[in-house]
Amino acid sequence: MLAIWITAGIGVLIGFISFTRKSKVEFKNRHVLVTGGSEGIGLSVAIRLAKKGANISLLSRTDAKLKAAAATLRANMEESQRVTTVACDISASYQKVKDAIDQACSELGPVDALINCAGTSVASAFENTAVEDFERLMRLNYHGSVFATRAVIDGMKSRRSGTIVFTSSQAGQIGLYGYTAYSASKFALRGLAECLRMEVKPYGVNVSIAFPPDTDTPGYKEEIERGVPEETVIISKSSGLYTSDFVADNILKGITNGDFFIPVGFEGNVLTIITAGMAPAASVIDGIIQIILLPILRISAFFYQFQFGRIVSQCMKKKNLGQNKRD
Ligand SMILES: NC(=O)C1=CN([C@@H]2O[C@H](COP(=O)(O)OP(=O)(O)OC[C@H]3O[C@@H](n4cnc5c(N)ncnc54)[C@H](OP(=O)(O)O)[C@@H]3O)[C@@H](O)[C@H]2O)C=CC1
Ligand SMILES: CCCCCCCCCCCCCCCC(=O)[C@@H](N)CO
Repeated sequence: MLAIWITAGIGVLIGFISFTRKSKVEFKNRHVLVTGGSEGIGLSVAIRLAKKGANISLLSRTDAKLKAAAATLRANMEESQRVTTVACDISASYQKVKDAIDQACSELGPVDALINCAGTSVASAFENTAVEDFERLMRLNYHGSVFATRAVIDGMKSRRSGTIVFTSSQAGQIGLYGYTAYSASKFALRGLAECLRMEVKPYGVNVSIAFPPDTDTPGYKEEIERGVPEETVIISKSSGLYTSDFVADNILKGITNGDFFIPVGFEGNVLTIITAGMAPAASVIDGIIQIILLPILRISAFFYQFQFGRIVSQCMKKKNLGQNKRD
């Protein structure tokens, strides 16, 4: 008798889960436009989409990098698939971005999926960050994504299908030492993504936002070369360094499932639960996991906060000591 009840229970659960599961998004023969697709995370995502049969356009500033990336994509796709590149600074102006996207569309047709990946970072304490950098990062990381999205959204809504992906960061989920300018631009993307999702969901357009941890890319290497505060280095180590391939695998899985949040790695999943707010869960199971884990994770967050505070205090003491020696 018990066995029958258990089997029936499992049956109902599986039925419920498959009922609530969304259908997979297809990229075969679709036009996918990747901003910042010439290297790093953007290129890794583009390669995966090429392997899925998509036609791909890449938008970034440097022609030489675009040409090299296009050759890499061709090596990863069938003869019939197409690649095009348009050189454009996506932070320049809406009109310039729109013209560039229109050019890509004239070759590959309307954009079915837009991957907003172009972005940059600055890691330095607030008082050491040039005020111009606050504007520059907002202009590229936030407005750049607004411009590109604005250029494709009407078409997607009228066709009742499409995918828009924003690339935030774990530093767009929590604020950390050294990221006053960067985090603000990445938090802004989350606000944008949440609002846009609610607006376009009834039109069949999926919105996703990815939160990568430190990822080994040309951009990351440049950040390290420019110099990152010791506090930022130590705190960021808590979530590790990943490859752009790993990050891109997660992004591909997320957009194929039509998930809103795309976390990366263990800490990434934890951060996504703890910062879920009013955002939708990927599935019923996901929602249940969030409800159960939230209180426990909130407690561990206090420990992390305490630990991060200690790191900052210790670094301050070290700096003061150094200063006294020089005096
Ligand atoms: N790497 C990391 O640790 C993390 C990165 N991220 C985010 O992921 C995204 C990709 O990062 P990552 O792969 O490291 O970046 P990279 O610096 O390695 O690559 C950036 C890409 O964006 C393009 N790009 C830069 N500026 C512009 C611009 N003004 N207009 C158009 N294209 C531009 C670059 O080409 P070109 O220079 O020729 O224009 C390049 O194709 C960014 O938004 C970043 O903030 C998030 C979390 C962690
Ligand atoms: C219960 C709570 C668990 C908390 C775990 C905390 C982990 C915090 C680490 C955050 C690392 C941020 C990396 C940003 C990378 C980035 O965007 C730049 N590299 C861009 O260049």
